[in-house]
Amino acid sequence: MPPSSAAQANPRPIKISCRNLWKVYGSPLRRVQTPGLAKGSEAFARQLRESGRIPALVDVSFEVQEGEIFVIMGLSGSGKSTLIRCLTRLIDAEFGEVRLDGKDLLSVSPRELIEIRRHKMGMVFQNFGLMPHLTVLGNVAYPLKLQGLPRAEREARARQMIELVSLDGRENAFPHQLSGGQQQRVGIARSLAVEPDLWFLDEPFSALDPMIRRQMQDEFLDLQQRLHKTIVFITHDIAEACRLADRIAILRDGRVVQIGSPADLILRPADDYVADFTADVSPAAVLRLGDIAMPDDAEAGAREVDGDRTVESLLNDIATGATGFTVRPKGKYGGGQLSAARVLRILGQHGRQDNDTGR
Ligand SMILES: Nc1ncnc2c1ncn2[C@@H]1O[C@H](COP(=O)(O)OP(=O)(O)OP(=O)(O)O)[C@@H](O)[C@H]1O
Repeated sequence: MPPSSAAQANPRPIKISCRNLWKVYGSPLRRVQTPGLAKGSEAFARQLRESGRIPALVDVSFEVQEGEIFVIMGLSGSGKSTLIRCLTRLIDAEFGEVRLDGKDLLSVSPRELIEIRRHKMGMVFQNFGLMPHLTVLGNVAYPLKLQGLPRAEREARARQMIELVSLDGRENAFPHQLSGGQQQRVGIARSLAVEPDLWFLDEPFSALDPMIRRQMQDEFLDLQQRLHKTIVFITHDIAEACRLADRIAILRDGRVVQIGSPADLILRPADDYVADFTADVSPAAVLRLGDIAMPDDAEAGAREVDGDRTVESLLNDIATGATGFTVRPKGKYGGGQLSAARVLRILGQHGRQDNDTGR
């Protein structure tokens, strides 16, 4: 029996969802109610391509729970940006539905939509999108100005956000005086200033060099521990996806190939395409003990370890003779028993040939 996580056992309320979403570029299609579309989706996508159109999203459905980090992962051209634009209604899908807190987002008025974007959604982009003529303080306070907050109030809130991303002392700097990582921290502070329920991040760390990128990922996880936002995070980097995600949706040619936790993708890939992706990550660094503990494992030992620890963190103990562990549930990770033999078997099945740590 596969181990199950506590997150699956106790689903939280759905913050945002989409169902049977299609976005088609090219000559316009009439938006119609097509209940049968999903069933014939492959044939319909082919028809669209043959008519010279680009089906950028093909029958996409998923739900994001409150407080979850939901990562959308795919190669260039797979439809990630199109999807985030449809979820925020920057563009409109031809078919399907998007619901925010249960409300049909495709039926709200333009005015209501602006209010939702200003008050409920935060967005961070790869290119930072800062205003060069405004200081750090001015940039972070800007969305609050759009909300109509008085100056003293918006500056006070902006200062709090600047402190949250550890940029206090740089309030009066202009974007060009900051490093890439610092500029992205300003972008993050600005998007958080409106205290969004739903936080969209579109490849936020892709422009940063690998060391800074990893540091920003750590800071992002640290922020999320404190803020508990609902997050839709886009990346083309599977290692980043596995580090950050509660669940990952893998997109290929506009279609969702698999949705699952990093462990699901590594241990139970839906097809060779997903398996090829996850071959690029180190299972020891991604898998947690709760992901692979079993209800019963005869060889497991009495030593207690927490379910949220990485498999990597046990390797020393195994190398020095530990034969097994009792795994305690921790956070969203379940507990159980885990033998050293099982750990080594799983790493043997899913390990890579090279020395890359996959982080
Ligand atoms: N405005 C547009 N008009 C026509 N085709 C488009 C448009 N925008 C995107 N596409 C096409 O839709 C498909 C999905 O593009 P999208 O930008 O969503 O992919 P992506 O996964 O975000 O790629 P990247 O990682 O390179 O940003 C691609 O085939 C792209 O060429």
